[in-house]
Amino acid sequence: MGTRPDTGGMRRAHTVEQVRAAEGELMARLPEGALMQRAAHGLAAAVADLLGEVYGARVRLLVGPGDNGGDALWAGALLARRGAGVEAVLLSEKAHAEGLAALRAAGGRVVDSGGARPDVVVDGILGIGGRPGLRENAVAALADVAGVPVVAVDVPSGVEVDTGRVDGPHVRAHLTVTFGTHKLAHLVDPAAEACGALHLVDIGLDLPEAALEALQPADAGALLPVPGPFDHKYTRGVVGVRAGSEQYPGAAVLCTSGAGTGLAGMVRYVGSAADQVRAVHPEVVVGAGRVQAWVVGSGGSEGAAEALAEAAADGVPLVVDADAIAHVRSLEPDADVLITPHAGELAALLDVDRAEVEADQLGYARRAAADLGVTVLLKGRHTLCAAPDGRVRVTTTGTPWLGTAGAGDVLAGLCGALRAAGLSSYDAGSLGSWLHGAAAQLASDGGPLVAARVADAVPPVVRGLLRSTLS
Ligand SMILES: NC(=O)C1=CN([C@@H]2O[C@H](COP(=O)(O)OP(=O)(O)OC[C@H]3O[C@@H](n4cnc5c(N)ncnc54)[C@H](OP(=O)(O)O)[C@@H]3O)[C@@H](O)[C@H]2O)[C@@H](O)CC1
Ligand SMILES: [K+]
Repeated sequence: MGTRPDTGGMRRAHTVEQVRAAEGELMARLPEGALMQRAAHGLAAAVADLLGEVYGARVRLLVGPGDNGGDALWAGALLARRGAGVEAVLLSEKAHAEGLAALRAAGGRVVDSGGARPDVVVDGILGIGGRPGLRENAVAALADVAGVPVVAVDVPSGVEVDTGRVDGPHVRAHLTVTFGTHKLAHLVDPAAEACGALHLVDIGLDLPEAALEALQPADAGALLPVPGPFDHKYTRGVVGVRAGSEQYPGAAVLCTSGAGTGLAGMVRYVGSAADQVRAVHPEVVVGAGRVQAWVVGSGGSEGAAEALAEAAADGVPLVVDADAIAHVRSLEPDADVLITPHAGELAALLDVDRAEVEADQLGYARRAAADLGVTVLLKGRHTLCAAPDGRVRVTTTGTPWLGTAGAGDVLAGLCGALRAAGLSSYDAGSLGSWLHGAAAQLASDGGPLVAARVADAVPPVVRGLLRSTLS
């Protein structure tokens, strides 16, 4: 019990319905109000950590009508007892009665919005019972404290909890303190970006299979393909790359860089950029031949359709990138396919606006995977990997510096190598994206980077994972 940091095992997110069911079961076995007390203690501890010094600190609670406001009020009472000056702004006609009484008994006050600038704001406006958007008085109360760090209770108020959509005004938090498990909005953009840092308070829920999961280092390490003593290049898997064009030979070089980070036994290249590829990667074998997976499309221009058809003729798993994505419907329905679109490419494939896909990343990734019968790696700040059977993983490694030309070519090659090494499309896409993000963080070290350096950083990331897995 108590709080625990967001490290260790797989990070899991559950739907509101799953959380409510688990909470209901647990509440039936506990004294009334016990779960809220657990939540409030975890919340107060996280606010205290953020403040550093609680005594004398000014805390502003923004309180909505439900139990989310109740958490804020009870945590406010705990902070007031430790000497903080706690003020509550009540934004609805009703507020959690016991929480309000506890705050008053601890010396906290109810105030109108405005007044002196607090040191921290606690957003207890809406939690998992909230509908998207905020009422005008909530927007005004937030405007009064613009620039003050906000700790969101459970979720930043106003976001859509089960989808990660933000369709109206919402809180932008410095820190979100959540209870029992993560909700989808904590991991799926654009809502995830509004959460700031995440802190999970364990309240003892017994939860079913997650609706969404995020690999952590131990999970990534466990998925890595590691050669055994009798493996050789063919048993480790050969990845074929059909990428690049007269116009974009560099994409072929970068895609083979991603494929050739050592996770598969051999890389084969077919295409117009063979000389450039060989010059940079002398170990790459040029020419058609047997492979365990093909990567097709990076920088492929108008030749991408033909390259896809040739690769598909081998009947091996395919990683379909960039210009080839538009032709994925031409493949046999039972083909084993991972597509790696960004929002614009997925929008074009589904004939919708890019902005629609960006607003509902989880919805479109899931729908595309189910409708097309392929695994979809929808690239973004938090890349999503959606399988046709409904499973979804989200990648939380990465850095904004990764938004650089050619990074997608490296990623496609990396996923292809993992696919050739025997991982499923779902594991190859989610692990490939995780490694790509972690490699970018290592290569960037807080500064700019180019795509080739991301590929260079994959082996040290893998080495680090293996060392920590073995130790
Ligand atoms: N369950 C548990 O065991 C535990 C739960 N915990 C905590 O409880 C939270 C969930 O509490 P909750 O269910 O009371 O819902 P919550 O989000 O506070 O508000 C719902 C109210 O808001 C209203 N409303 C909705 N949308 C609105 C809008 N846009 N603008 C304005 N109003 C709006 C809505 O009105 P109505 O739908 O009736 O019109 C209703 O009155 C959860 O997130 C966690 O913090 C923890 O203590 C751990 C144990
Ligand atoms: K909230």
